[in-house]
Amino acid sequence: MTVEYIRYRIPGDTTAFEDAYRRAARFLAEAPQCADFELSRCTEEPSAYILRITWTSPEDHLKGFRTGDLFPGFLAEIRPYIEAIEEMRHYEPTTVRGTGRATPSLYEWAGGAEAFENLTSRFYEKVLVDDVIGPLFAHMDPGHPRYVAMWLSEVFGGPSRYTDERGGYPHMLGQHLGRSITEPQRRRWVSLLMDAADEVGLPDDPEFRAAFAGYIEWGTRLALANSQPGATPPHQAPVPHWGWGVAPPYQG
Ligand code: HEM
Repeated sequence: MTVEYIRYRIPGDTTAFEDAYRRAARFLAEAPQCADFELSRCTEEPSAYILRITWTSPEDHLKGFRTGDLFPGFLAEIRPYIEAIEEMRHYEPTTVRGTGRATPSLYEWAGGAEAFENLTSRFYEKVLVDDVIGPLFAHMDPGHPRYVAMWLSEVFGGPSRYTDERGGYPHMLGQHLGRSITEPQRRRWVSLLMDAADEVGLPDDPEFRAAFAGYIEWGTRLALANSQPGATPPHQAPVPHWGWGVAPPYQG
């Protein structure tokens, strides 16, 4: 990925400029070389604008988009503003990136460590007496519910306790390898976890539950795949971090 920044200075009325970019945006939106884009206006100096476009690579931008079918339409819209460009360059993203605390994590929204401990404690009570998956867990480590709570807390944005205290992803993976989990067992695992979530009062708003269920669906499918004979999953990886996805927390 490469990020192109185009800085404009538009003296006087900027309405026509923004309208032109509203029309030009459709050509960017259709470009397979374009990951995303955004036009921002300077708060302190309203004649200054920055257009940010993330391209799949500089070559894809310069050789793909610029020589492709979409470029003439795009250029026709923005041509009157070429003279107003003050900078137009590609930048390589560095590893310095992250998110702030403006949006609560799923971990915070759920109620923190205690909420996940209550969840897994109720879940494994149900698991142990279940006819489909009970036998798989008959000899489980007594700390298992707590360890899975630590894993889930870390995945959903809580402290990295599973990584720091329990061996992280490699340990969790090792616990599933060779277990030959079946689809009916996976389904029952999901179903009992969702029942436990209701019983312990995990937030039931659509946004939280959609994100929660999304991870559980993904995680159980990976656990099943990794548990099959001959599976060769990566042995080293970070604990995944799961966010809100397309539906942010409703705080209205
Ligand atoms: C999102 C899905 C899943 C998560 C997050 C998860 C999490 C974990 C974790 C963290 C451990 C290791 C605990 C430790 O540190 O000792 C573990 C072990 C285990 N998991 Fe999973 N798991 C998932 C899905 C499944 C499924 C679908 C099954 C089977 C139906 C399963 C069966 C087991 C078993 C049998 C163990 C070993 C328990 C023991 O004997 O101590 N897991 N799981």
